Amino acid sequence: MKSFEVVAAIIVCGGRVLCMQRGESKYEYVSKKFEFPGGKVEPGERNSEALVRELKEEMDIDVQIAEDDYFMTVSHDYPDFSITMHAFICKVDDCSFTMNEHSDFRWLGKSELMQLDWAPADVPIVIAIEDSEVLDGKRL
Ligand SMILES: Nc1nc2c([nH]c(=O)n2[C@H]2C[C@H](O)[C@@H](COP(=O)(O)OP(=O)(O)OP(=O)(O)O)O2)c(=O)[nH]1
Repeated sequence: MKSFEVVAAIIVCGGRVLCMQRGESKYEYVSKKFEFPGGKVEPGERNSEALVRELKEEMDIDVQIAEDDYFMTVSHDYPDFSITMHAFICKVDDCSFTMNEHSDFRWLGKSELMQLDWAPADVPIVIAIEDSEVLDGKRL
């Protein structure tokens, strides 16, 4: 089975998290599901570099991601492929972006995240965000 390394950003702005909705996909288990923006790591890229590239491509934002912003890794087997997904926290002051590749988005507080229909691989990340203090703090 094919296996991909994927990076994803938990973008936090004003104490809320950016949840992006995928468009239709040939795989029904990820089609129209909510996810964190990001994508596949290309050969030779560091995870943080891949995420900076993906956020520029998908959302037209320039962010700084350090290996220190690492949050957690989830491995998930889908019926046709498997992914190992590394999630990073990305706190931004400017909440604006362009939606280049997704079909919709939501900014949600941590207690609201589970209301969405997430890609199955993301559920452990959403649970960890709910339990973490990453959204707390007075500035962001
Ligand atoms: N980006 C992202 N992908 C996720 C998440 N959860 C999840 O299961 N996935 C899956 C969906 C995709 O099959 C895979 C990532 O591929 P992608 O389609 O976003 O990556 P990419 O932009 O590099 O895609 P491509 O060039 O191959 O089309 O991981 C998530 O939170 N973010």
